[in-house]
Amino acid sequence: MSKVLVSDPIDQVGIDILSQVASVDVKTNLKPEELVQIIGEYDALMIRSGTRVTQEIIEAGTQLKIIGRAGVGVDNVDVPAATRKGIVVVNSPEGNTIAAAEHALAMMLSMSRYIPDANASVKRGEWDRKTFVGAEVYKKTLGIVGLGKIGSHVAGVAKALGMKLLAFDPFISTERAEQIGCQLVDLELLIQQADYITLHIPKTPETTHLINAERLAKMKPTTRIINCARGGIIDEEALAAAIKEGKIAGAALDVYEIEPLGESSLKSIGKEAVLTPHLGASTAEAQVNVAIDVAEQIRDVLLGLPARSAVNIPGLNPDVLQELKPYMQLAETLGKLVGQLAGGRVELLNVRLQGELATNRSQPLVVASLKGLLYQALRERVNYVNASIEAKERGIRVIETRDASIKDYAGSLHLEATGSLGTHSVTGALLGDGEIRLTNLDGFPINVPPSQHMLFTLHRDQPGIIGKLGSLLGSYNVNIASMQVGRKIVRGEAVMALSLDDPLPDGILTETIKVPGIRDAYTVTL
Ligand SMILES: NC(=O)C1=CN([C@@H]2O[C@H](COP(=O)(O)OP(=O)(O)OC[C@H]3O[C@@H](n4cnc5c(N)ncnc54)[C@H](O)[C@@H]3O)[C@@H](O)[C@H]2O)C=CC1
Ligand SMILES: O=C(O)C(=O)COP(=O)(O)O
Repeated sequence: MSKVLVSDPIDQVGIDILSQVASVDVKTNLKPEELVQIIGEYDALMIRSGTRVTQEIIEAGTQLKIIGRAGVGVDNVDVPAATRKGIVVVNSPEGNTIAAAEHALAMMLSMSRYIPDANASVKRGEWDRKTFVGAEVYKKTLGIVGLGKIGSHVAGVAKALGMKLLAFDPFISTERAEQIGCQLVDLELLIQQADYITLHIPKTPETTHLINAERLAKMKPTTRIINCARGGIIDEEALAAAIKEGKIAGAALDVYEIEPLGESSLKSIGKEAVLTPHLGASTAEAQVNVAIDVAEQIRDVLLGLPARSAVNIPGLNPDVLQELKPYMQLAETLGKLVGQLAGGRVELLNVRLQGELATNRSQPLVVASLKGLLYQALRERVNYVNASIEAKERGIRVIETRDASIKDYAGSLHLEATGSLGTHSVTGALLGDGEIRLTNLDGFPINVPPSQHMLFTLHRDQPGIIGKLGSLLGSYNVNIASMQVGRKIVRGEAVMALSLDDPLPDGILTETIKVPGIRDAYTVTL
């Protein structure tokens, strides 16, 4: 039975789902060295933001197939390291959207009315109505940095509060921003004009310290800033200084450069700073959503099914996969075949998606072709997750082309591999019953079902060759299951494709090439 480690608190509903297919251990607050020590036993790891999944942990996770992040941000997971090892990383892209957006809005309003400090003063027994005179958000300008799922929901509610909306998001179109009711502007303008700035972007090298001393200095003294996205997008020291020096009016923060927040100048700011301990996703509803979302994906992957929202398998969503499933096997087979024909080191793989496969949705077929191509070198270590990265690291260039006009079959796939030993190509299609047919080899038309052991020859089309080759194979006790010659002109160059019942013994290729008329021969194991 598979084993799953849950290393952060998740809702019981998630544990129940995992328990359908695996034995589940819940061990929270593990130290990194403790996690490294035990991770080798587990097939899956389920986390929230509390566990840092470093390269060291991934290396130690020799059985790991999937890391499930019960939430959105995967910045605490070394995704490239997981990808290299073929480990799927999944998250819950939408499960906590509303919770995080509502938290940002709650932070904006409670910061504006000093609610946390006013509440604390009443509980201390005071009745101070002068200190806590706040500001209204009505008719103020809200600058939203990152107009994705959370940013868009914040926009909708803020509009209803009567706010004017500016947004900065280089990856969103002006039309989309307008639909949401936001004016798309550049970051510098947003920073100068906004009364409130709320961040809803991922933490990346580009967004680290996006809000720094220089940008804080350009804000209005009345500006208030909200960060419920990720710690480190704001330079915390610069922010604390800007509030203390009156350069801006306040900040409401849910996330920090280092969590839990330790010694920090943020803590010495008075009512102008509202600090929560990373509570954006902490609602009962969101925790149920993310636990179900991620536990189901872990369960599916452990059962050999695809994951719904893998962050490191682009385009491989289950609907598309269902549609392409029969062709994935074709692509993998052709990849294996052309890789072995090319021999040596492949430098370029040209994948042509033909007929009805000539659409963007067919992109996973390129990944499947690469998986087949790399199988020879990597065996079971290559999968859909790491095929592209492994190819890149080996310097294999991939060119993807589409030709909808080729209609010999409903859809067909043409692979051409160029390596140190030359260029070879193979085309394949599916018959009505879903059976694979090799339809072209190095430009010669054929019609052959692939089999585990195959022999291909390039020869001159002349009498006697087939007989001689048959005798040669017979002398090695190799049985021929099917044989076909493909030629363009009579007595010209031709290829022969043989499906064999038995593996070819060593040395037979040298013998094959000695047969008069045969120029070259290749063995392939599929
Ligand atoms: N405090 C909490 O507990 C929670 C925090 N989050 C965090 O909130 C953030 C946003 O999450 P979602 O809206 O779900 O993500 P999303 O992917 O839907 O939206 C992110 C948006 O940021 C934009 N973006 C990326 N780089 C940018 C840049 N350099 N400048 C401006 N815009 C940029 C993208 O185009 C995208 O529209 C994430 O960092 C996530 O980790 C999410 C849930 C809970
Ligand atoms: O989903 C996210 O990105 C979050 O930040 C939520 O974090 P959490 O699962 O509450 O540790």
